[in-house]
Amino acid sequence: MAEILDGKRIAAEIRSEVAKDVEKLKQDLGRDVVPCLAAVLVGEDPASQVYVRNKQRACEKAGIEGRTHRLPADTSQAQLLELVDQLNKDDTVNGILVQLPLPAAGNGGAGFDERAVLDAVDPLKDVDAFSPVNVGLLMQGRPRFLPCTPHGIVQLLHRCNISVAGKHVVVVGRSDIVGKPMAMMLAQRDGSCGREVANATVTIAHSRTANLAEVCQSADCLIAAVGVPEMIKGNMVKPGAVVIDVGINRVGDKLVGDVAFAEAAEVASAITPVPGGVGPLTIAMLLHNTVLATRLQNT
Ligand SMILES: NC(=O)C1=CN([C@@H]2O[C@H](COP(=O)(O)OP(=O)(O)OC[C@H]3O[C@@H](n4cnc5c(N)ncnc54)[C@H](OP(=O)(O)O)[C@@H]3O)[C@@H](O)[C@H]2O)C=CC1
Ligand SMILES: Nc1nc(=O)c2c([nH]1)NC[C@@H]1CN(c3ccc(C(=O)N[C@@H](CCC(=O)O)C(=O)O)cc3)C=[N+]21
Repeated sequence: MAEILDGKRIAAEIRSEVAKDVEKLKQDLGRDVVPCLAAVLVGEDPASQVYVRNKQRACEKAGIEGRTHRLPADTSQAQLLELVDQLNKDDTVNGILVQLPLPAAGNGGAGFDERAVLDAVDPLKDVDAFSPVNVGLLMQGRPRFLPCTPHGIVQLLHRCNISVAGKHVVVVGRSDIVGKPMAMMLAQRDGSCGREVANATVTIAHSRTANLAEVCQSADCLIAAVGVPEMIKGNMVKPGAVVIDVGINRVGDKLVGDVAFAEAAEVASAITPVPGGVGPLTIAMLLHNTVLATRLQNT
């Protein structure tokens, strides 16, 4: 039976470090700054709603002001860009996060040009690390902000003493938010993308990968960021592998991951649960980035 990697506990540890960072920032600046994070939620994506709710609570506990701008699904591209512009100009806002996915066309709205919205966010307030300059800096191994979910996973591996150096990591999923940056970060030469977690041999798998099961079976560390409930079965996991489940899927009134947990836990050496795994770490790293952004904007 696999060790359950307790993301919730590690996230609490990081959040208390972030709360101390806020105090340190106040001392360094010699005034009473309160870092402020503005989240923009358009429509009603279920994973985003979970995120917004938990994020708000975590902000309060860490001494960060959390604001949420909720817009209806039929908001126009121009209205959304106008709000982003307003937040860019607002000196009291340090971090901006536009929740993805934006609603698709058809739900009463005309759909969005997601890239254009993300490009509009001031790179110094881009706590998701989605803007081209932040993605570029990450690619070059000199990151400004690290993307929250992959950074959370790096912290989890580090704090659980799991090394991926020289190991085969398979990342299933190639999104800009999780899969792509995750793969890059673990393949780095040194620990520039967060602690000593680096030097992995990385494979990126996706919906066009032939023999997905076989590819997964070759992974010493399998990271699933797919968005399909429980699609990674026990027989796709190599005995003794470390399994990281990023998926947040609402099935009925339950949250389930992308990994069939019970089956996978039979074969893996360690596995993250859903809930209580990667999700809480994403939030902890978001708070970390918000404090970092506040520091960057004030020095
Ligand atoms: N825990 C957390 O903090 C976070 C959780 N999430 C969750 O993680 C999941 C993934 O999110 P995100 O990366 O944004 O998702 P996307 O939908 O942007 O990307 C999904 C990826 O999975 C691939 N994929 C889809 N179906 C299959 C399949 N049957 N076999 C192999 N690959 C497949 C897609 O391939 P292709 O490119 O070919 O289409 C794509 O690359 C979601 O459940 C989301 O809610 C997301 C962010 C943070
Ligand atoms: N721009 C952007 N950045 C994101 O990082 C982003 C996003 N958009 N859109 C949605 C996804 C999803 N996501 C989650 C983060 C934490 C939990 C989380 O707190 N999960 C708890 C849930 C506990 C519960 O409430 O039951 C857990 O897994 O234990 C969930 C989902 C971030 N995302």
